[in-house]
Amino acid sequence: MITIEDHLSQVLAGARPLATVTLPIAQCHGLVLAHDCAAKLAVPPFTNSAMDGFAVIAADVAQASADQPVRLAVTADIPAGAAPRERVTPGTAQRIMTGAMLPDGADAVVPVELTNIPAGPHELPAEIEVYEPVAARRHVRNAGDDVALGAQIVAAGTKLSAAALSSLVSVGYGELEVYRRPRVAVLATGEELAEPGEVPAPGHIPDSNTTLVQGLLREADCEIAEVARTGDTPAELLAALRQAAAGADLVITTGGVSAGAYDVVKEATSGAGITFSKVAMQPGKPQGHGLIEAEGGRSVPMLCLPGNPVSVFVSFHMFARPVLALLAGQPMEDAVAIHPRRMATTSLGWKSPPGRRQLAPVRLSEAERPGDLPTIIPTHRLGSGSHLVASLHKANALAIVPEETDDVGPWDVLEVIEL
Ligand SMILES: Nc1nc2c(c(=O)[nH]1)N[C@H]1C(S)=C(S)[C@@H](COP(=O)(O)OP(=O)(O)OC[C@H]3O[C@@H](n4cnc5c(N)ncnc54)[C@H](O)[C@@H]3O)O[C@H]1N2
Ligand code: MOO
Repeated sequence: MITIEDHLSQVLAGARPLATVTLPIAQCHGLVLAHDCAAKLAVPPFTNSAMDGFAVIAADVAQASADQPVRLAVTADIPAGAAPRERVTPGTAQRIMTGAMLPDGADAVVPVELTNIPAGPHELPAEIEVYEPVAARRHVRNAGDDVALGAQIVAAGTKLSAAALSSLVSVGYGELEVYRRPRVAVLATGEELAEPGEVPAPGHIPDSNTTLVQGLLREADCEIAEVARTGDTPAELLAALRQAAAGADLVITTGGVSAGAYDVVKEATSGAGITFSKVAMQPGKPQGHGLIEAEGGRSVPMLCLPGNPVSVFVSFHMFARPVLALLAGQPMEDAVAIHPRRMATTSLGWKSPPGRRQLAPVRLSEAERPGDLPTIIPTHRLGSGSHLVASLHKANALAIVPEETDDVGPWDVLEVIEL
């Protein structure tokens, strides 16, 4: 048996970032930025008001009170989007809306609520009464407060979140060079597989793996190139794999990789570029990986995951996610640490197979007392059994039980991988 780390490094050795493309920024969510982005605009781009009210000279209203309001003549109106045309001079104010450019001469904004003018739509008043002083720069948002022109905003290799994209729009970007979204083909093998919703014939079970893998791929911001179920002969399966690979950047198979008399994936691909190993993990022991020759001659990375659904889930997170991150343009150090890890305390005990590192699907619940570790609750009383698919949806983490531990006790402290 080989370690999880050895298998992962072999799997990653065959993966290269995909080509880059330039896309409108609205299409870049979940993609990885190909170049550093510096601010082409400052944020805010100009000094503006943080409140609906009146742009004033703070010194003019320093003595203002409800009993002795300060009267100012209103000389202009500045809605958002307008450029002010005149200066604010002593004894005057200009009506200003939130986000509108502060006129020269003004150094503060009096919110409308601190004047005799009711809030809401009104004719421009000729004069206002101000009831409270405002300090200089109060309710003023200065140009460049957030970032200055030329500041580095988002680094190459960053996976673009909604917030990262909005930051980039705010500093002047309308399109970005990003790595192409990985396209993945999914093939499930097994004569026993029934379509979702179909009443299974005796000995058949619903094919939950293709739905699982498609969903996990979507969660990883990938495109689904093709999904197929096949219970064919090795020759037919190999042809189907080569065809699927032609439209994909990665092929993922489930099932048919173990020691059975009908383990068709192993049989079909062992001599066709795919290596099969026993990895010292549970679930997910039998694994295959390599480059498959697609129709047309291209070599396409392939991962052959075991058929048991919990093994698929765990193997996807441990191996497919890092490969997809690399294909999608993320740096190696981010790809191998794609899921955050932390320590947590078990709430009850369970068994683990000796000699294999167990990755048990668990639910983490946050500690009630600040500073305490979160609590680990197994998603099923049978622990990490690789067939326990119906309780898999409760898992938000994988608890790591070391190879040398065969008995996890209550109150043990384990490292967990957050999903
Ligand atoms: N003699 C041995 N037998 C097994 C070994 C071994 O070392 N020696 N390893 C076991 C381990 S560990 C695993 S994991 C499985 C892996 O088996 P395969 O990858 O060959 O998968 P299958 O035999 O095709 O299926 C296993 C299991 O999963 C169910 N399955 C398959 N596909 C789907 C699907 N699309 N949706 C839902 N469920 C699926 C299938 O019905 C089987 O129950 O091998 C052990 N055996
Ligand atoms: O390793 Mo298998 O995945 O235990 O079920």
